[in-house]
Amino acid sequence: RYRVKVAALCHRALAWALRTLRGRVCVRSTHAFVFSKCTHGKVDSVLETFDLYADTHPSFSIGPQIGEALDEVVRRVRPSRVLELGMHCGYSSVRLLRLLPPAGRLITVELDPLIADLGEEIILVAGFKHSQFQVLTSSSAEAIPTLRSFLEPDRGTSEGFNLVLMDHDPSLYLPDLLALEREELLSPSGCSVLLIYRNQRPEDLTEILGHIRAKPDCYCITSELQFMMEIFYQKESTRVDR
Ligand SMILES: C[S@@+](CC[C@H](N)C(=O)[O-])C[C@H]1O[C@@H](n2cnc3c(N)ncnc32)[C@H](O)[C@@H]1O
Repeated sequence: RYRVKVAALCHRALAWALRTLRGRVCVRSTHAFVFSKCTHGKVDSVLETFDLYADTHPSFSIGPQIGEALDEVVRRVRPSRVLELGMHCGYSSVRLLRLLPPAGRLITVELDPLIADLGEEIILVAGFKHSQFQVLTSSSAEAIPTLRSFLEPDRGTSEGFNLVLMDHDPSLYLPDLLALEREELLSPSGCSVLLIYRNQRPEDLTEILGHIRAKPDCYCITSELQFMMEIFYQKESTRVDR
């Protein structure tokens, strides 16, 4: 057992040294690795290949630890309309899509056009179809006012999103939440909003927490983990005690 522990420690130290030496996140390298090494059409293989890459290279993907916490929320909320802000190379998008019901849809927003193209290709490689997701290449601030028109195709519901994942820029979490409220894009019958922070909780979250606490009639904090906060939005008129 001692040898196994030492070997695991050495592996972690080597992985850390490689990640540090390799320096900055490179989206082309992430994409090329996942594209060439995963089994196309197999979601689990795509996610495992991302994790393998992140073992020895710097990566922006949420990774398996945050990923499992995200899975737990998706399984509990069972959302049919999901918004992701900050797609990057598609890891969290693939993770979300694989747990959506057959009629579920993901809209994912990515600022950088090259990253958006590479991320979209990975989602397709994982086996998802354009009827299940849409990539919007723009800033969150520009995308949010246009989102209603992307939801309208599921006619019959004027409901907004039931799950929003923010993993783009923590300084924009509050302005984007306010914009989503203003545009009535959060489902009045309930929407979980997930805020990702990888290291320490950023200062920027103090403001969003102030906003949430100032509106106890429609917001509550469902869970607060080391790297992710879940807040729940519900319009008072549709509120049922949970
Ligand atoms: C941390 S990465 C997202 C990682 C991704 N969720 C995953 O797990 O694979 C953040 C991404 O957000 C994008 N981004 C930054 N600011 C943005 C904005 N205002 N609107 C849309 N995307 C943004 C960046 O280009 C980057 O690709």
